This record gives sequence, C-alpha cells and structure tokens, in this order.
Amino acid sequence: MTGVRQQPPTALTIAGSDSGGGAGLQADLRTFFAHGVHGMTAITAVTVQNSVGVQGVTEIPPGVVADQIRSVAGDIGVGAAKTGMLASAEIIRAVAGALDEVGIGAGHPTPLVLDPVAASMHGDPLLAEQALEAIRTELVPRATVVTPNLDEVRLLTGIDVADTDGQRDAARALVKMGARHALIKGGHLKGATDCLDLLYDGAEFTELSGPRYDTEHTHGGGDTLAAAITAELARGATVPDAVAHGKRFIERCVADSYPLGAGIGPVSPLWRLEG
Ligand SMILES: Nc1ncnc2c1ncn2[C@@H]1O[C@H](COP(=O)(O)OP(=O)(O)O)[C@@H](O)[C@H]1O
Ligand SMILES: Cc1ncc(COP(=O)(O)OP(=O)(O)O)c(N)n1
Repeated sequence: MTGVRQQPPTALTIAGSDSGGGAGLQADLRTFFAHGVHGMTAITAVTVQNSVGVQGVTEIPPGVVADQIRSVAGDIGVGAAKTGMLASAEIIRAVAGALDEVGIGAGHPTPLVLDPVAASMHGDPLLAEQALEAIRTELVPRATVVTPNLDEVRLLTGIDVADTDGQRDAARALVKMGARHALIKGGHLKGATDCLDLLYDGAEFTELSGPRYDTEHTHGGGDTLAAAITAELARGATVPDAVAHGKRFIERCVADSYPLGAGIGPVSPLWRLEG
C-alpha cells in the first residue's frame, strides 16, 4: 500500500479574512473541506472582526491578489472559483485581469461564482462605494452565477425587492447585465415564513424554497452557500444541481448554527462531517 491518492477536486476563493472565523475565506475553506474539495485562497483583505462587528480593514495590494490567483492556477489548477469580499475597484480590476489570464469565468472553462459582498451583516462596509460599478462591469459579465442578498441586489440594480416578483425582476436585471445565472437569495425578505431563493438562467426561473429557522446566528451564511455551490461545480455538477445542493446544504448549516462571543454566531458546515 503506497498511501498516495489522486489530486482531489480543487476550488479557489478570492476573499477577505474574518479574524472571528465565521465568514470570509475561513467559512469558504471549511465548506470546501466538508465537500472533500481542496481549498485555495487569494486573500484580498484582512479584516479585524469579531461577533459584534468589523473594527478594521487592511487591503492586500492588487498585484499580490492577482499573483495568488496566477500562482495556484498555474501549478495546482482550479476546478471552480468564487469571489467574496473584494474591498476596492483596484482589486476588482486586478482580479478580472487575472481570471481572464488563467481561464476562469463565463466564456472560459472554469466556472466563477460571484458573491457580491458589500457589507457585513452588522452593516460595516466591506466594499468601497465607488467599487460597485466595477462589480457591475468587470465581474457580473464574468459570473457563471451571481448570488446577491437583497441589500446587494438594491446596490447593484436599484431594485427594492419585497416579494418573489421583485426577486424575478432583480434576476432578469442581473442576467441582462451579463451574468449567466442569477440566484436571488431571500433570507432578508421581511415577513416571509419560508426562505425562498430564486434561480434564473435567462429563460427559466427555479424556486428553491425551504424552512426559515428562528435564529439570529447566520454569520457567514451567504459565503457558505456560495462556497457549497462552488465546491459542487468543482466536483463537476451543473449549475442547477450545484445551486439546489447549496440550498439544501445551507439549510442544515443554519439549523446547526451556534452562538459565539457577545454578538452573532456563525452557520456551521460541520454537520456534514459530524453526522
Ligand atoms: N433563518 C434562516 N433559515 C433558513 N435559511 C436561511 C435563513 N436565513 C438565511 N437563510 C438562507 O441562507 C442563505 C443566505 O441567505 P441571505 O441571508 O439571503 O444572504 P446573506 O447571508 O448573503 O445576507 C440563503 O440560501 C437563505 O435562503
Ligand atoms: C471577510 C468577510 N467576508 C464576508 C463577510 C460577510 O459575511 P456576513 O456578514 O455574515 O454576510 P454573509 O456571509 O451572510 O453574506 C464578512 N463579514 N467578512
């Protein structure tokens, strides 16, 4: 017996670090691991963050972000990639250039999941205001699937979503902007008794509905959903199958979330390994 295995599926997260460990690249790596996928990182920013908020942000130089992408793509190979916190327009432009060079994103062989992170759930900014236009022009057209929450939808499209019809309008707007698929998450829909996410591929809508758990501990939920979709794409799933899987996965993660510190605790992808 040699003990030598074949290289597992690989996924790259281009994201910020959350020192509290609940969101950002820490959530992505946990989720990749729970899917048997080798996770790699291109770090965009280091946040000073805990369960009550973000106390500081240090951006990584754009060239260093791009070099991290080139380095792992050139040697290890990337089965699928996702973006999270990108911090600035300069970093977004550097990421877009590097993605093209290494063949990641719509029109290239390797799928890209765009989680257009704009702020933490405490309301602390994670993206410069003037960087929104760069997300629209540089990254939405490269997205195999874009996964905004309702606040991000409002920032990107100007649409104030109040119901499923609004989710449809937002999905149409993002596909028109160039995304191949749009997944409009419904976690922030006021008064809803279920949690409905809506997927649109430019022709058909798919409603992904599930229970709404009564918990405030959903830190990292958007990251974890997008990372689960990315992991499944890296394993060879189609977009509809990867998204359907992601929705079932995040439901269990929310159900298994836990309190942490004095504020908001994280969702947990570890149910998959525990049971
Ligand atoms: N309380 C909840 N119970 C079950 N699922 C939830 C809950 N809150 C959010 N979700 C799910 O978690 C994912 C992330 O949701 P959302 O809160 O809309 O985005 P974000 O975490 O990016 O702000 C979505 O799939 C959503 O349906
Ligand atoms: C470094 C970093 N990246 C992303 C986030 C967003 O996390 P959260 O506030 O929990 O929002 P969702 O992951 O649920 O979209 C963050 N706080 N820090």
